[in-house]
Parts: sequence; structure tokens; C-alpha cells
Amino acid sequence: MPLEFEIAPDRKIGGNHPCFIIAEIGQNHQGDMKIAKDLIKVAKDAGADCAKFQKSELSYKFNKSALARPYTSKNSWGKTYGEHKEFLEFSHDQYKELQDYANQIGIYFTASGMDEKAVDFLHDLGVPFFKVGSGDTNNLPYIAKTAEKGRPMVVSSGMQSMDTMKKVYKILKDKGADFCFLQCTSAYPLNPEDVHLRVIEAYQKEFPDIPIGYSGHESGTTITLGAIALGAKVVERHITMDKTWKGSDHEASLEPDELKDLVTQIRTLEKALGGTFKEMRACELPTFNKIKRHMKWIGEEFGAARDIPSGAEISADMLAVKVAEPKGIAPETISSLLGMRATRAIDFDDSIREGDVV
Ligand SMILES: CC(=O)N[C@H](C=O)[C@@H](O)[C@H](O)[C@H](O)COP(=O)(O)O
Ligand SMILES: C=C(OP(=O)(O)O)C(=O)O
Repeated sequence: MPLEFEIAPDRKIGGNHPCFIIAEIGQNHQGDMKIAKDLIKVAKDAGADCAKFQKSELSYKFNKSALARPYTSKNSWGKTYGEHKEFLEFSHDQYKELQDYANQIGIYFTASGMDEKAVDFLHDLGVPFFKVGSGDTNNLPYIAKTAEKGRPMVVSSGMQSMDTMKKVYKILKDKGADFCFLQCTSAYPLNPEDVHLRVIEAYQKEFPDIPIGYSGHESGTTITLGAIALGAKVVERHITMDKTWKGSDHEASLEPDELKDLVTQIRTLEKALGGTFKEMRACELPTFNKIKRHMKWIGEEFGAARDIPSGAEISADMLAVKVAEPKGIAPETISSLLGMRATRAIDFDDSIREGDVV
């Protein structure tokens, strides 16, 4: 049984707990607090568990030349990558305001700390758990320091190999962290053939004592539902007000109605996954009573409609399986009746019931 743990106050993940659904606002707020709050509300109204952002302390995440690099993409909000990222970055005070808003409307609030300094800030802010974005997963000193803060961790794995994930697993286990891994492919939007949902199963095999989840960048909801069917206990999807907006992630995001649909579909699918024990279910009884086949015999050996006398030895050609009133012996036991003897005279087309043959 995969490990369960409390990812946020009064909310466990893993085992049979409902999948924890993270609505990733990321940088889809366009640098605008109103849009950011509206997206938190969208997450809440759709029934997602958590609204998430991305926090960087830019001079700790990037070196000078990375910040000075020209960023000429149609998704750029500045001449350089540094200016672009600065435009999309909220201040500490703004984070506090967003957190207060999330608390007020009743949804968990967190962010990916995209460098050690940002993790320090989020720790002080008191987020329930840390998200580690794929770009930071092979930063092993960062992984160790983040684990030392003592909060649960959700670690994504885009661009990483199984070998790297084993290293991350070992560090986090050694630190005694509660954590889960998310299968992820870091492309926006993500083509179905690049998703590799079966990595969820490979992770569960390799890391049997942690919950496994999925962070998706594909279009639509189908693939994420597949992740749930394969056992994902945490799911993260980007959300947006409008997929056509300027920005690298909008196209791979879910609009409000899609998020709502996804949450509803996940909750339905979770119910439908049920248990692994196979038996007839209570809801099947009416059908069973109506059509399940029960054994009857017909006296073909003796001629149709001829009575079988008491004491006759039962052979296969005396038996037929039909929908019977009253119900007879269950047909899956047919071979065990052969060679038995009738304890009473049974008319053609009568049911054979317990005690009629011994
Ligand atoms: C790997 C990773 O961090 N991915 C994040 C999460 O999915 C993304 O949101 C990036 O921050 C985003 O795509 C970057 O876009 P730009 O470079 O235009 O700011
Ligand atoms: C990059 C992030 O996530 P993922 O790698 O799961 O897309 C993130 O959380 O900032």
C-alpha cells in the first residue's frame, strides 16, 4: 500500500484518499493581481483542492547573463528574460494578499519555490507544502535544503531520468520527508505521444512507499483522467481565463469550465475505480433475479417431455441451462452434477434445485 501523508491541514493524500487536485496558476496571471485572484476563485469554484503559483527570487534563480539574455518570443513581457520574469513576479506583500484571499474563500494556497531563497520565503509565509517544479528537481542541494524545512513536498519530474529520480528519492527518504513524485513531460502544449502515462506505474513499482501523481501540460482533460485510472493521487493542471492570451503556458491550460469538468470527472472516475475484489454486487441483484441463468434439466435422453424417474443417474444430455423459475442450481457447477442421482421425479423443464440430486 503506498504511503499516505497529510499534504495540508486535514487533507491526506495517497491510499484511498481522493486525488489532490492542484490548479496551477503559475504565471498565467499576466502580472495582474485581479486576474490572479480571479483564478484562485476559478480554482475554488471548480472544486480544485489547491491554487498554486510560481515564486522566484530572480537573482538567486538566474545568473546575470541568463537575466540579460534577449527574450524575443511572442510570449515575452520584456526585452530581456530578466525583464520578462520581473514583470510576472509578485512581491512578498502581494503573495501575502493572495494567500489571505485564498484563506478567505477556503482553498489551500501554495507555490513552487523556484530557488532556495524563494523556498525560504514560502516557508515563512507558511504554505502547507512545497511544490518542486521540474526545472529544480535535479538541483540536489536545493532538494535537500527544501526537505530540511520539514514541510511535505510534491516533486515533479519533467526533463528528468529514472536515475535522477532515484537520487532525489534517496535524499528525501534520508531527510525523513513526506513527499510524492509527479510524472511530467515539460512541453507546452504536450502531444499525447510524449505524455508516457505508464511512467506512473513504473514510479509506483520503483518507489512503492510514496504516492505518485501527474502534472500535465496537454490540451483537454482525457489524458489526466487516464492518469487517475493508473493510480495518480495528485494531479496538477495549469488554469487560465483564456487559452489565447499571451504567455507560454495558456495554450496548455484549462479554462474555467474545463477545470470544473475535470474535477467532476475525476471524482466520478474515483468512485468507479472501486475495489479489486470480484463478486456479484448488491446493485446487480435485480438483473440477477431477472436474467441470470439457472440450471434446469430436460429429459432428452428419455424423449422430450418425458419424466425422469427418481433415482435416475444424471448425464449431461439431461441438463439444460435456461432462465428458470424457480431458480435452480447455479450453472457453473454443472459438471459436479454428472453421475449424481435424482432424489425425486423431475418433470421436463422443471428446475433442479439443491437436494434434487445427490
Ligand atoms: C519547467 C517549468 O518551470 N515549467 C513551468 C510550469 O509548468 C512553466 O510554467 C514555466 O514557468 C513557463 O513555461 C516558462 O515560460 P516563460 O519562459 O515564457 O516565462
Ligand atoms: C514547473 C512546475 O511544475 P511542473 O514541472 O510540474 O510543470 C512548477 O510547479 O512550477
